[in-house]
Amino acid sequence: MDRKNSSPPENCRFAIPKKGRLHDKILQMLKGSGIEFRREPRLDVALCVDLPITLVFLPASDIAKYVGEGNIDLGITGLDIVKESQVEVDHVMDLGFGKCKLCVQVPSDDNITDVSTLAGKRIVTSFPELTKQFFQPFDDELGVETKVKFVSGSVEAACGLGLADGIVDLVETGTTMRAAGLEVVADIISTQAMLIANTHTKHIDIIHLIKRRLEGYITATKYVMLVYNVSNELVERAVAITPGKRSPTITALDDGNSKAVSSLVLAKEVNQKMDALHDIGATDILVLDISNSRM
Ligand SMILES: Nc1ncnc2c1ncn2[C@@H]1O[C@H](COP(=O)(O)OP(=O)(O)OP(=O)(O)O)[C@@H](O)[C@H]1O
Ligand SMILES: O=P(O)(O)OC[C@H]1O[C@H](OP(=O)(O)OP(=O)(O)O)[C@H](O)[C@@H]1O
Repeated sequence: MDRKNSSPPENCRFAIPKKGRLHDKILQMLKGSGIEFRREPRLDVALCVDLPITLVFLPASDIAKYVGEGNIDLGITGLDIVKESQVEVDHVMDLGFGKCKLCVQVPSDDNITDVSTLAGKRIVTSFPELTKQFFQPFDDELGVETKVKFVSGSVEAACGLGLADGIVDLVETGTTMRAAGLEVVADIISTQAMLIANTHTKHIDIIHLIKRRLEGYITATKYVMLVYNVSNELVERAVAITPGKRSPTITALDDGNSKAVSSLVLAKEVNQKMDALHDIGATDILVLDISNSRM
């Protein structure tokens, strides 16, 4: 019988959040990095095309544990989950998205400014380990025991429902927190999505290949190529505006009086760079998107 979700045993197993905040961004990143796969409807295992990788779609909160215990070689999840899972994994690379903070939050009406006043009280969270670790020093000092209760979602509702005196939850824009009438009284950790690997994996080569591909994609999305012409006497000033990642490429034009310059520029700075080049007299300024890279 053809088992559609069977994975060749020699494949590197790579876990991806099956839904939630990180899911779409990761799929976009895999596509941009040329890590293509075929996923049958409703199956959580997919084989990659042209690469010995089996993708496994799992809840984000389970991925660090699977990677730490070696059932999975490689995974993408948040640093918050890695810390909460209390497993040892290799931090292969930060991915630059999924950025937020894990914070202690209290009802704004309670006017609490000192987080130690919550020690011994009731805290509801999806991060019980990190919460206990945070309150332990206060508990030890004050001789109390903070009562930490786990819920898997809708943490922000706990205070309003009378179940908690405070919560520990993620905050990015603060919209969820403010809508629930809460405010931050202390930060616990800053987090972002990261690529993690099992410390004893035998798939080091494929992990390095995935890392290079993701780095290439991330760089490509951060930078654009700025191309322009400038007269010989202005080249030095122009290059000071666009020094490039390493250095710009400068080619002589046939007219003998000017140069063509190509330089990598951070996408978020490109308009300011174009204005500055225009102001010194550069012409034919073009911005080219980069779809992928190896640096
Ligand atoms: N508002 C946010 N901004 C940025 N990153 C976030 C945000 N919320 C969560 N994350 C990151 O995404 C990870 C998964 O959170 P998410 O809320 O998507 O979990 P989930 O419970 O698996 O999904 P769902 O909420 O759909 O059930 C978090 O551990 C964190 O690293
Ligand atoms: O500060 P904000 O920008 O409002 O983001 C914070 C919210 O985002 C996450 O939940 P998510 O919306 O992913 O849903 P969940 O509560 O079901 O996990 C997190 O648990 C917070 O509730």
